[in-house]
Amino acid sequence: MTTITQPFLEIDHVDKIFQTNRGTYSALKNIHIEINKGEFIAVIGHSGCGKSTLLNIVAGLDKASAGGIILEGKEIHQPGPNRMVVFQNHSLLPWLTVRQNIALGVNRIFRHRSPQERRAIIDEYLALVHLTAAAGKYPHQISGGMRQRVGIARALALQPKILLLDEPFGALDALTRGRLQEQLMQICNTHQITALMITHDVDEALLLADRVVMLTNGPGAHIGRMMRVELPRPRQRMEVINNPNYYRMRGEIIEFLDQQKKSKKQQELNRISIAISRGNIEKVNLDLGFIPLTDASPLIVAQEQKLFDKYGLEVQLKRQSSWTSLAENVINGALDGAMMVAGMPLVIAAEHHQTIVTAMTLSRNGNAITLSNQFNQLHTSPIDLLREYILQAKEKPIFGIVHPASMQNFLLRKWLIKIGIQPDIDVELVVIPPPQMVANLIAGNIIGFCVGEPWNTRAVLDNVGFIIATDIDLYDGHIEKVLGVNQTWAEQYPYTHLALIRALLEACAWCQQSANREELADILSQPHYLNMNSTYIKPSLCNPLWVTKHDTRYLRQFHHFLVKNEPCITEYQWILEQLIQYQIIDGTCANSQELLTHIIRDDIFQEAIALLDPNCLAGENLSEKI
Ligand SMILES: Nc1ncnc2c1ncn2[C@@H]1O[C@H](COP(=O)(O)OP(=O)(O)OP(=O)(O)O)[C@@H](O)[C@H]1O
Repeated sequence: MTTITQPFLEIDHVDKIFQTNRGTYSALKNIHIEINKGEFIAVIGHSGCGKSTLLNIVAGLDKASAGGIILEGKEIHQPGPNRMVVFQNHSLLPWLTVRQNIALGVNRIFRHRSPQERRAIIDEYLALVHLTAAAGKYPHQISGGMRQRVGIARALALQPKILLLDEPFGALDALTRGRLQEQLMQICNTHQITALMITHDVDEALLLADRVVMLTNGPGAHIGRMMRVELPRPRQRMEVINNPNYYRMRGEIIEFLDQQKKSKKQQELNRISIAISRGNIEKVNLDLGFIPLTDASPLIVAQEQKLFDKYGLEVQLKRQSSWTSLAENVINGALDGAMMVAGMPLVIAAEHHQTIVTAMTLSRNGNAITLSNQFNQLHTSPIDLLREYILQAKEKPIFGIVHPASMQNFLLRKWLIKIGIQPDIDVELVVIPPPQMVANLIAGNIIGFCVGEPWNTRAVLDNVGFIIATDIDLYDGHIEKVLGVNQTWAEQYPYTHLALIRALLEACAWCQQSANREELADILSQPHYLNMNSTYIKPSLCNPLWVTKHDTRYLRQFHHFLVKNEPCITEYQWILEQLIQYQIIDGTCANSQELLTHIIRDDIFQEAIALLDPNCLAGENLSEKI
C-alpha cells in the first residue's frame, strides 16, 4: 500500500488579477509552494511585487483569481484562527491593555474553556514574549518592539496552524529587530510553528527561514528562485554569519534582487518609450520661454540637437524681453515652462500666490560684476576709484541687476558690502533686462551691473566696461537657472514634464562637455537665440581669459550645466533667507518652509532619472555629476 503524503500547506498555482480603473492588473502568476509542517518560509522581493497580496490570499483576506490555498488537504476560502497574521504595524487596540489585547482573541476562540484556563493561556504567551511585567500597560506606554511582541503573542495565543508575518520587524530599529528575530526563531523552533514571512531583509530571511522564495517583479510576479537555507538548527546569529554557506546564499539572493532591479528599470524605460510611441505624453506641443543668455544653453541645445523630439515633444522656444514678462507668461499659461532665476518661484508664490514647481536645476555660475571703464585706470585701484566716485556723487549712482530674486542681486549686494559700499543707501540697484545692460552702461545710466553671460564679455570686448569679479570668486557652484512650470501644469501633464526633464538633462550633458563648447557658442549666436557674434559668447564657455588693466585671470568652467541638477532644499533655504533679508518677500507672513516643499520637486527629478538611460549622458559620470 502506498501512502500519499500531502504538504501541510499548499499554495496551489495561485494567480491574482486586480481590477483597476485602467483595466486589470496581473499581480501574481502561477505561484506554487508546498510547505511542510513546522517549516519557516521567507518570501523576498522588491516593493510592489506582490508579497502582501500572496500573504493576504493565504490568510483568506483576499481571494485568488485562479488556483487556491489548501491547508491539511482542505481548500480555504476565508480568514480563520488557524492562520494568524502579524502585521508591520502591530494594530493593537489602543484603549486595551497588553493583556486585554491578547485576551480579546483568546476569549473568543477558547470560549468553551474556563476563565482560569484562558487566563493561563494569556499568561503563557505573555511570558513567551517576555511581557509579563507589562501586562497592565496600554500600547502607548510601551516601546515599538514591545508592541510588536504583543502582536506576536496575540497571534500565537490562538495556537494557529500557520503564522503569517508581513514584515513584522520592518519598522523597528536594528537592535530591537535583531532581538525579536532571535525570540521568534526560538518560539518557532520550540513550538514547531509553520510560518510564512514576508521580508525585505536578506539577513533576516537567512537567519529565520528553511527556504527563501524569491519573487520576480510584477506584473505577473512569479517565483524566480527558491532556495533551501543550508544552515543547521538551532541557529545562532554569529554562527550563521560564520557559516561558509552563508555568504554564498546571501550573494545569490542579492544577485537575484539586483537582476530584478535592472529588469524593473528596463521595464520602466520600455514603458516610457511605449508611452511616447503611443502618444501617451499628455501634451506634445510646448512653448518654453528663455532670456538671451548663455545659460539658456540647455533649452537651445535640446532644440537644436533634436532632444525634445527624441522624447516625443514639439517645442517652440520663445525669447522673452525681460524676466518679468517671462514670469507673467508662465503664470498666465502663455508659456508651458521657462528657464528661471532660481529665486523666481519663491517670489511668484509670495506675490502672486501661485505655485511654480521646479524639478530641475539647469545651470550653475555664469555671472560676473562689470564696472564702467571710467574705473579702469592705470595705477589706481578700481575699487578706490569706485568708492570715491560714489561718495562724491550728488545723486545715488545706479547698478543694474536683472531681477530682485536673482543671484546677481544677492552677489552684487554681498560684493558691495565687502568693499564698504551700502546697497540702497550709497547706491541704488535697479532692475534692467540682461540684453539692455550694456546699452545702459554706454548711455551712462548705470555705473556697473551684475549679469549673466555673454553680457559681461560684450561690455569688455566693446570696450565700455571691465569685469571686476566673477561669481567663481564670489560663490563658486551656486545655483543659477532652473526649470519652472506651473504646479497645475505639472499635475496635468506628468509624462510631458518627465520627458521635458530628460531631454534637458541630456542637453545639459552635451553642454557640459568642453569639446562641444565652441559649437555651443555658434549655436547660441544665431539671430533667433542670442543674436550676436560668437566671439562674445566663446570666452566664458571656452577657457575664458579675462583681461583688465589690473590683472589677467584664466578661468575654467565658468558655466556648469551637468552638476547637481537635482533641486536641493538647502540651496533654496539660502535663497529664501536672502529674499527675506533684503525684504523682497515678507518672511513673517509667508509660510515659507512649507512653500519650499511645494516648489522643490526633487521627487519628480528622481522619477525622471530613474527612467533615464545613463548612456544618454555620454562621457559623464551620472552619479558623480548629478
Ligand atoms: N486592491 C488592489 N487593486 C489594484 N492593484 C493592487 C491592489 N492591491 C495591490 N495591488 C497592486 O499589486 C501589486 C502588488 O502589491 P503588494 O502590496 O502585494 O506588493 P508588496 O510586494 O507587498 O509591496 P511592498 O513590499 O511595498 O509592501 C502592486 O503593483 C499593487 O499596486
